[in-house]
Parts: sequence; C-alpha cells; structure tokens
Amino acid sequence: MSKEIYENPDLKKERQNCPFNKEEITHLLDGGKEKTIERKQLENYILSDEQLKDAVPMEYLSHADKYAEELRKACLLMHKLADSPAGQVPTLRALMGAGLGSAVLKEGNPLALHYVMFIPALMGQGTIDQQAKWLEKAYNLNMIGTYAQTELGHGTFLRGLETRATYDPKTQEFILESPSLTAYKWWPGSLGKTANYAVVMAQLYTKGKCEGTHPFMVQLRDEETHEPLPGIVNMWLNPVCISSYIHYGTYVKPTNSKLSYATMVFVRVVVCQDVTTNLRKAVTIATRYSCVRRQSELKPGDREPQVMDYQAQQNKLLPPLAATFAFQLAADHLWNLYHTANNNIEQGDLELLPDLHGLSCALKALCSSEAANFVEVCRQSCGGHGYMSCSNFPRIYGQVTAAETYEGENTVLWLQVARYLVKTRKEQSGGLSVKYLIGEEKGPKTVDTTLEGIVKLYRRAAVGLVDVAIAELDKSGRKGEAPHDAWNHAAVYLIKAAQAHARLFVVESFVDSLKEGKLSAPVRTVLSQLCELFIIYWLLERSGDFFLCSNLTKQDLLLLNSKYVELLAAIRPQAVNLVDSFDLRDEVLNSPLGCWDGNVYQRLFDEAAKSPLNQSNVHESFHKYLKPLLKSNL
Ligand SMILES: CC/C=C\C/C=C\C/C=C\C/C=C\C=C\C(=O)SCCNC(=O)CCNC(=O)[C@H](O)C(C)(C)COP(=O)(O)OP(=O)(O)OC[C@H]1O[C@@H](n2cnc3c(N)ncnc32)[C@H](O)[C@@H]1OP(=O)(O)O
Ligand SMILES: Cc1cc2nc3c(=O)[nH]c(=O)nc-3n(C[C@H](O)[C@H](O)[C@H](O)COP(=O)(O)OP(=O)(O)OC[C@H]3O[C@@H](n4cnc5c(N)ncnc54)[C@H](O)[C@@H]3O)c2cc1C
Repeated sequence: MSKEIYENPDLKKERQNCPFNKEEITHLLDGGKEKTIERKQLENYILSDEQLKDAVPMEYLSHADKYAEELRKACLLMHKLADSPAGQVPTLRALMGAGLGSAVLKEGNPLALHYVMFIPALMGQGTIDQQAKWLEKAYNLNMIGTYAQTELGHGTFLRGLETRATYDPKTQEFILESPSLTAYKWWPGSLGKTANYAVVMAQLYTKGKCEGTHPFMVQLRDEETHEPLPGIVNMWLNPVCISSYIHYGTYVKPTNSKLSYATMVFVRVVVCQDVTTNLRKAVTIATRYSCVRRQSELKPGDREPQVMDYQAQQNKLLPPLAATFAFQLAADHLWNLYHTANNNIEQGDLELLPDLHGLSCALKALCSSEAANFVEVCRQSCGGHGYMSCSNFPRIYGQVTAAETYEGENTVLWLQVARYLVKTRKEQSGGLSVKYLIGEEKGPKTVDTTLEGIVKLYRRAAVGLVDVAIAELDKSGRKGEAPHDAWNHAAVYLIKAAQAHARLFVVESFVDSLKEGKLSAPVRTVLSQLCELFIIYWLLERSGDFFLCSNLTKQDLLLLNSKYVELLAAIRPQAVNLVDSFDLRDEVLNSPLGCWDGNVYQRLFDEAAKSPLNQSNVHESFHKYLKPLLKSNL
C-alpha cells in the first residue's frame, strides 16, 4: 500500500484553488518549459546519487574534515559532469553558487573559482595561443586555478596592489615577487589547499616603468605532488603574462587599461543572479513556515492564527517575495547587456564598456545589499527556529553578505556608478542605460500614482539626485576645493544618486518585462500586484528622495500607503503558491522550516537528534569539569 504523503493541513489549504498556473511562473523563471525539464532532470541526476549525501551534518565536522568532505563531493560532481543529461555548461552553472550545487556542497564549492573566475579570465584576457595552451587543460581539470588579486593590504584599490612582475628582456621572463607582508595574496578562493595555478594580478614593470596591474598565469604547486613550488611564499616564480602586452621587449598599451578588469565585471553580473537564488530560498523557507506556524491570538477566543495572517508578517515577507521577481528580471536584462557588450568588445568596439561597468556595479551592489537585508528579515520572521543552524538561514545569510564585499566592496562600487552618472549627465553623451540623464527630463507637475506615474517619479528621483550631487561638487569647486576633495565631500549625495539609478533600472525592468511578456491573465494579475507592491514599498522606504526631487505630497504618500496595505492583503492568499512556483526542492532549501510538506516540528526534532551531543544522556565533559565544580563548594 502506498505510504500516505503527509502534507501540513494549513499548507494544503493554502494550495487549494490556486488562481494561476504555477508551472507558467516556473517556466518564466527558468527561461522556458524546456529549461524547466532540463533543470528537473539534472536535479534528479545529481540528488539521487547516494555518494553525494552527507553521512553527518556538516556543522558537526572539524574544519579539515569539512574541507575534505566538500572536496570529495566536488570531485565526484566533476566526474558526473561527463554523463550529465543537461550538458556541460548548464550543469556547471547549476553546480556553482546558491542553486543545485548548494544542495550537495553546503560549505561552498572548492572548485568554484576555477570555473567562475580562472577560466573566464583566460577566456577574456588570454591571447589565442595562451587559450590554446591553457583552456583545454583547464576544462579537462588537468589543472585547478584561482583568481589571485586581493592582497593582505589591498583589495579595493587595484592601482595600489604591491605584487610586482618585472620583465627581464635578457631572459624574456617575468619575475613575480611579493615585496612585503601586505603584498601577500589573501582571500583568493581555493588558493590555500586546492588550486595549483592562479591568475595573479600584479604591477607590471618593464624598462624601469610601472605599466599598471596586469594578469599573469602562475603555477603554484607541483602537478604531481601538489607541493608548493620553490619560493612560492615569496612568489619568485616563472609566470606568464596573460594577454601579453610585451612584444619583442616593448610594452604595447592595451586599447583600454580597464579590459584587465573584465573578469570582475562578469562575476558582478553573475552575483546578481546568485544572490537572487539565495533570496528565493530564504523567502520560500519563511513563507511556508509562516503558514505552518500558529502563534498568539488575533481574534479574542479564536484559535491561534497562522502568523502569515498578521499584516506585520505580510509586511516582512511580501516585499522580499516581490523582490525575487524584480531582481531576476533585472539580472536577466543585465546578462543580455553583458553579452552584447562582450561581443562588441571582442570586435574591438568598447563603446558599451562604461555602461556595462556602471550597470554591473549598480546591480551587484543593489541586489546583494537588498538581498542581505531581506534574508535577515526572513530569518527574524521565523522566530527562534529561524536562528537554528539547521534552518539554513545562517548559511544563506553568510553567502549573501559575502557578496556585499567580494567582487568589489559595495560602497566602492556605488561611487563607481556615481562617477559614471556624473560624467554622463555633464557630458550629455553616451549613457545607454541612463538615457534619461541626456536631455531635459520634464517632471510631472502633479503626481500620478498609477504604475506608469510611479515609474516617472523614480526617474525624477534618479536624475534629480544626480543633479543634487553635481550641485554639491560645483559648490565645493567654487569654494576652491580640489576635485578629489570635492568628490569625497559629496560622497553621501553621490551614493544616494547611484542607488536611485540602480532602483530605477530594477523598477523599469520589472514593469517592461510585464508589458513585453507573453503571460496568461491570471499570472499577469499576480505578477502585476507584486510589481506594484514592490515599487510602492521602495518608494515608501526612500520617500525622502522623492520629496526632494518631485512634487510628491503628504496626501500622495498617504494614498500610496493605503494602496500598499491593500496589496499586502490581495497577495497574502497566493504567498505559498508563489513560492511553490520557484520549484525549489527540499534538498536545495536544506531547511526543516521550509520543506514542501510543512512537517516542520518532526523535522526539527529529527535534526536535533543528529547532534553528537544528543548521542548520550551525559557527556563525558560532565565528569571532567562540571562534577568537580559541583563538589568544590566554591
Ligand atoms: C554561477 C554562480 C557561481 C558562484 C556564485 C557567484 C559568485 C561567486 C564568485 C565569486 C566570489 C568568490 C570570489 C570573489 C572574488 C573577488 O572578490 S576577486 C577581487 C574583486 N576585487 C574588486 O572588485 C576590486 C574593486 N576595485 C576596483 O574595481 C577598482 O579598484 C576601482 C574601484 C574601480 C578603482 O580603480 P581605479 O582607481 O583605477 O579606477 P578609477 O580611477 O575610479 O576609474 C578609472 C576609469 O576606469 C573605469 N573602470 C574602473 N573599473 C572598471 C571596470 N571593472 N570595467 C570597466 N571600466 C572600469 C572607471 O569607470 C573610470 O573610467 P573613467 O570615468 O572614464 O575614467
Ligand atoms: C567570501 C570572499 C571571497 C573572496 N574571494 C576572493 C578571490 O577569490 N580573489 C580575490 O582576489 N579576492 C577575493 N576576495 C577579496 C575581495 O575582493 C575584497 O575583500 C574586496 O574587494 C574588498 O576589498 P578590501 O577587503 O580591501 O576592503 P577595503 O576596500 O579595505 O574596505 C574597507 C572599507 O574601506 C572603504 N573604502 C575603500 N576604498 C574606498 C573609497 N575609494 N571610497 C570610499 N570608501 C572606500 C570600503 O567601503 C570599506 O568600508 C574575497 C572576499 C570575500 C569576503
């Protein structure tokens, strides 16, 4: 007799009479029905392998054992690559970062940097000959690489990197050295124990002149013994300059000195998608738990309500739910811009590079910071159980907050965006993604609180805040301040302008995607409600920007507040159906709070029982330490 599948009765009720086709949203997020089929086949292929399951929860292993266990599974995954039903590239993308890979490699993939940065650096910066020599070796995993840029003393300021690569014309070799403790490469993933090669960013010196940071291919360890090569600590190695600019002993300047930063642009684009995947996981866990959890008293004398029925809980969870769609659609838009710009750059056309740099910085900083804040709200919305390690919130939060720092610390990236916006506004040229900055934007006299009207308000705020920042810069200039001081003293305004620009991009992506998308009426309705909720939420959160730059009135704000709470109530009944549409398997969520069947309490209990401390009634430490204390009559 088939075993009755348990489904929490509250979750079961939430799923009844869903007014829209969940699979239609799943296909939208996957990029089409075929992609969904491919993803599900791949998930079954990977998650059915018993060798990829953890014998004990990772949190109970030592540091070294965690590393060994993750490396074992990462290598097994690579062996499975060849027979994957989804093909190499889609499989690799799924196995890196927060998606399917995180269901297997809970502490992170020791081989991630090889695929996410090392190979892209070779592809983006290597000459044809170098790619012929290294790419096949890298793809065949005959070498494991990392991307070694950050040093103990520098991560942001690349022009301040201390590692030197001095070209010796006599031997036609580069001598790489770390001249000081602060020059030690620090942070590069896999550098410690896994990688045997690295793309090392170093200051290139030739004929006594520094030509700035360039990428170098460096072998770190012996390919047979894995022992560090002689002198590896001082990095006295025999590196190869990638995308060599040394022709017959003479340095030839690249067409654009920032092309060596291209790998970072690629990863920033990827990070937007990755933090969105993590946010989807957090929202799914919190939403399902909030419909299982019953607590307190809403109506005197009534049964304890589902906590999702509190407006306060809806206010916590429905904006992040909406954000997952907003960030996904914006990340898709950025990914398309990346491909267009990259194809042009390969043909020598660099025109879109500033737009791509500006937009990738903006979206990476916005998506990572907003996702980090929303993940913490999701954790808090689950009370004490959200604090448990097995909830998966601590791990998700750790991964998303890391993205606020790596690949460019967010503040530094905001200032890069501001530099691009000020330049575009002042020069009234270029600015593919900020065309509103070119030419005069006439702000609406009275505020129109329709969707289109609110988007116009976002545009008013974006252009208005750039003008406020420029006015501050000009004011400092008139006081005789040097440009670098004026820039530093306007930083608060510059960052606000950059953030307003990033929010406008996300809002326009969401609205435009709904206009262009071939959606059924029920799906369009629920996604339009989420879109309207999200853009009003952000406006209410940043109302100061809109008061400063538009004719928004107190009345308008009160009207938008009312609209916001109406939308909370309208979306509440579909919250579980919407997160079900993400189609995230329990193994990917990796949380007893978020499991599909809602059997939360039994799963929490089972998880607690796995702790080594729960394998005996009295731990040995009692006899060593506590008992003596109890007897000591202090
Ligand atoms: C599939 C999913 C897999 C995995 C999960 C996802 C992600 C995980 C992957 C990776 C995480 C793990 C590893 C992390 C790796 C790293 O962190 S690698 C190191 C990253 N480090 C940085 O990003 C450093 C940040 N600093 C900088 O970028 C620069 O130092 C700077 C901030 C730009 C300042 O440099 P500089 O002073 O030289 O620049 P400016 O003088 O301010 O500007 C000069 C002009 O250059 C233009 N510019 C600057 N940067 C770029 C760029 N990247 N591309 C294009 N153009 C650039 C800038 O706009 C100026 O132009 P101008 O205004 O016309 O003069
Ligand atoms: C999980 C993780 C993985 C990583 N993996 C790698 C890797 O594989 N390879 C690699 O090369 N690196 C890696 N990094 C390093 C990462 O790229 C750097 O930490 C990052 O670029 C920030 O640089 P920093 O640490 O020097 O911070 P700093 O720049 O020193 O930041 C300290 C403070 O100074 C402020 N600040 C700095 N410059 C300015 C400015 N111009 N204006 C205003 N404020 C400023 C920052 O906003 C910040 O508040 C990783 C980091 C993490 C956290």
